[in-house]
Amino acid sequence: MPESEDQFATLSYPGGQAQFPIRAAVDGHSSIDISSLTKQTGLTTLDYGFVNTASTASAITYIDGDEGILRYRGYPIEQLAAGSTFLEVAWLLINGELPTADELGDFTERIRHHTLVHEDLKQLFGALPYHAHPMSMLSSAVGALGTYYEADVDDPEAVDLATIRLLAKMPTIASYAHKKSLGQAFLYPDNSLSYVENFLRLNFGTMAEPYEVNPVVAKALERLLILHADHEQNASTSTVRLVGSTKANIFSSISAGISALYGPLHGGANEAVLEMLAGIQESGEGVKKFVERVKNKEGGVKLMGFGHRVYKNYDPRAKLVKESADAVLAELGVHDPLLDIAKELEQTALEDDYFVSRKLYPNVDFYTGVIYKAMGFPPRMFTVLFAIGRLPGWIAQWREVNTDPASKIGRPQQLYVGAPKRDLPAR
Ligand SMILES: CC(=O)SCCNC(=O)CCNC(=O)[C@H](O)C(C)(C)COP(=O)(O)OP(=O)(O)OC[C@H]1O[C@@H](n2cnc3c(N)ncnc32)[C@H](O)[C@@H]1OP(=O)(O)O
Ligand SMILES: O=C([O-])CC(=O)C(=O)O
Repeated sequence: MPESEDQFATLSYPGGQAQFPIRAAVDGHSSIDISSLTKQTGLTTLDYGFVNTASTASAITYIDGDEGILRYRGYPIEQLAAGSTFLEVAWLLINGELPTADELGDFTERIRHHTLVHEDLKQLFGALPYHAHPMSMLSSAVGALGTYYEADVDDPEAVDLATIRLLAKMPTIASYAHKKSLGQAFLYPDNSLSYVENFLRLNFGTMAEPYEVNPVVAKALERLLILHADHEQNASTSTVRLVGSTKANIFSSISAGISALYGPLHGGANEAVLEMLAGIQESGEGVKKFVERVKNKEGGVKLMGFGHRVYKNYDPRAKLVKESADAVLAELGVHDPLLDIAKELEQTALEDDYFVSRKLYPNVDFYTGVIYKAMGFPPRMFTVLFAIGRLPGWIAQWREVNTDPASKIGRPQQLYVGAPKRDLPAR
């Protein structure tokens, strides 16, 4: 990351003045490097939710939230979504460059070779209740992978093998979570199929009948996985990096990332959007009335799938997902009134000063649920699909934190506002 020699930010504080170097990022953004702040001034910064804090320098993903730009390793998301496969994008994120044909072939073969999950690990699902949320099942089982495989953080070969195992086994484990909640038997992977096709068969195939992959569904899912593959320092990725910074193994770190993704303010929003749309449909209250309730913050109700910490313009992925929603539902011959409600909600919000003044636009997950539903996934699987998509990003970011010489254990400061020192009463 280039550093401008002569640019400093000066801070005036009660004890005097202090200077901090400004570090310039590619494409013009910059950060004040405050790593010497406490040493120089005795002060710390306070920034709830890290709204103004860059926790790291990273070479993986670039976002310009005001312009609605997203690039993986420099490549625009629109180009990757149009012309790449998910595994190609995974390689790109993890290794920094597009794979050659040989590299991609070898990567794909290695992943195919590791899709099976240890029979004993399957027993874990027997101990979980049918009603368990698939995201809880996923984080438990991915964490449990670390009990089967050595993954020495400082051994590049072990990390490489763990990377392959995670990419190969996550779809199998995700399908077990789905099958468990349906009360159906787990299937073995079919390695004659592509990554996405195999995943679809694991979810929708049965022991009784052969499964035919619908190419429309496979293509749409591949595209959605690419759109979710990385998003710089979001909550789950920051979690993966923080856990990784302690030198915890990659399985535990990714399991923690899955847990962070689960929440409805983050990856869980895709499930919450569908619930919201279905709620509007069932109640018959109408979009306008619902939007009024959101604006009045009635019971903390939010327009799920709207708003974003970094995009203050239309999320470039949401544009692509919206196009996909129309195309995929048409190709599948599905008419879903929930898509009409979603479009009406978007239109109403985009014409309303409440949302315009706060720069609230649809995010990546406003339209995904309608597509996943048309594919046949139940809402509780939506965030699991997000996790499969985000996996290459988490892996790339975990590897970056563990190879960047500037990395340190993540350990924020706090501003203590509790009781001053007091003595226990004499007893
Ligand atoms: C894949 C992802 O993780 S993308 C995000 C997925 N999450 C969602 O879709 C959940 C809905 N959205 C949200 O909750 C938020 O927009 C977040 C969590 C994404 C971002 O939160 P923040 O950056 O902290 O924004 P913040 O909460 O400060 O919002 C700013 C203002 O917009 C309002 N606002 C933000 N999002 C929404 C929303 N979805 N609906 C209604 N109002 C909203 C806030 O109430 C606040 O208003 P105020 O100034 O009157 O208090
Ligand atoms: O970046 C964020 O805050 C949320 C996220 O993961 C995404 O939008 O994909």
